[in-house]
Amino acid sequence: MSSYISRSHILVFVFFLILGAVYVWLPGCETFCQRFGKVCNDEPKLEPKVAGVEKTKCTENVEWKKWRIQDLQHPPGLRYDQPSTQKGRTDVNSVTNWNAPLVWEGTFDPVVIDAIYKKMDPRVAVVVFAVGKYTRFLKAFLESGEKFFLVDFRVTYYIFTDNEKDVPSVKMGAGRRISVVTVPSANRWQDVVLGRMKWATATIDKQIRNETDYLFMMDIDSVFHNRFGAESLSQLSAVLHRGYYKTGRKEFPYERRRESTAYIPYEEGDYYYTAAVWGGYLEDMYKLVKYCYEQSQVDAENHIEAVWQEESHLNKYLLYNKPTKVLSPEYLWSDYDKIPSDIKVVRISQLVKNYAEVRPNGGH
Ligand SMILES: CC(=O)N[C@H]1[C@@H](OP(=O)(O)OP(=O)(O)OC[C@H]2O[C@@H](n3ccc(=O)[nH]c3=O)[C@H](O)[C@@H]2O)O[C@H](CO)[C@H](O)[C@@H]1O
Ligand SMILES: [Mn+2]
Repeated sequence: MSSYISRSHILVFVFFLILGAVYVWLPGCETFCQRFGKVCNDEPKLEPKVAGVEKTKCTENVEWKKWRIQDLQHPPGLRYDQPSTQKGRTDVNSVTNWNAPLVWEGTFDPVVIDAIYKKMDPRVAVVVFAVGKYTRFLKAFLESGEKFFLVDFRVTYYIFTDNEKDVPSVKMGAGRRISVVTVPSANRWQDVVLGRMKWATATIDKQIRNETDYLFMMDIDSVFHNRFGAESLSQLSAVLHRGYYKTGRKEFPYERRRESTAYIPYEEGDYYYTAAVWGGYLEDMYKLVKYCYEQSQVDAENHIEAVWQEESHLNKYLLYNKPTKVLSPEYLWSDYDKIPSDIKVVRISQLVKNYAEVRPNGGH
């Protein structure tokens, strides 16, 4: 009798043990940790040197408990103009054909949108690279960012550089900081722009995942001139390239060689997006950044480089995985170009630069 009871006890115990193990481990480390209010750091395959940061395995992340990323709430008593069903921008289209907002000045109320997103109080990461001579662009980018980029939000600028000592000290607003990540120098500018995908993937795995809710990838050779606010936030937000927002799809500078994984046929295409500003939820951005890295690796094995490097892979992804917000070229204009009447506000603009002088291997 006693041996019968103990055997069945053992069997029941083993059964629950296996059930428990399957429940915990099958959905993967991330699901497990999130279920218990933690986030996890998978072992990164690539190892950038992260300045002054200790490697953490599994850390408490109370932020996930505090707010839900998709909430659209604002506090009662907020005063703002009544939204109209009749009036709005008529000179431009402000919705895509998959019903996502196309954001222009005049299509949102900053008071309302700030109140909604402030309630969530998200952490925002900005990943920028300043390799070689590009460190010269850091000061103006950071100083103008402090005036115009998601003011009053929690922002960390992750500066990837091969030259830490040229990172300027810029006064940061409350809740805002700089984190420097050391990456190797490169001999070709193409390797820097594509390398961004590799080092960003590794550093999200190693560090950034624990520290942010939204992530933006940006070029450093730019200056903010006006509000770039919470209206830019969504699951995946992409910016229309200023050079192609009025052209036919056949003119988009997509990759047209079938041998590249970024190939898009002439009959397909929605918009041409810039790779100089893109953002979204951390995990959605991680997926996309990693996709660009992996696709460029496949291309490299086949001895081909996409015509506009990661921008070509980004455009391929966004054609078949639609962004949840499309931002007008207000969100990246260029000092090279005149400002047309439909661009009411230039929020950030690329600087005129001497390509031959600033790039390690010169020219375009
Ligand atoms: C407006 C626009 O569409 N920009 C894209 C265009 O940029 P650009 O022609 O503006 O390229 P770029 O010279 O600004 O390079 C892109 C970025 O890479 C970094 N960098 C580059 C070279 C270097 O030696 N050191 C360094 O740090 C830096 O952050 C720079 O802003 O084409 C590139 C690929 O060809 C990228 O797709 C850019 O996003
Ligand atoms: Mn640039």
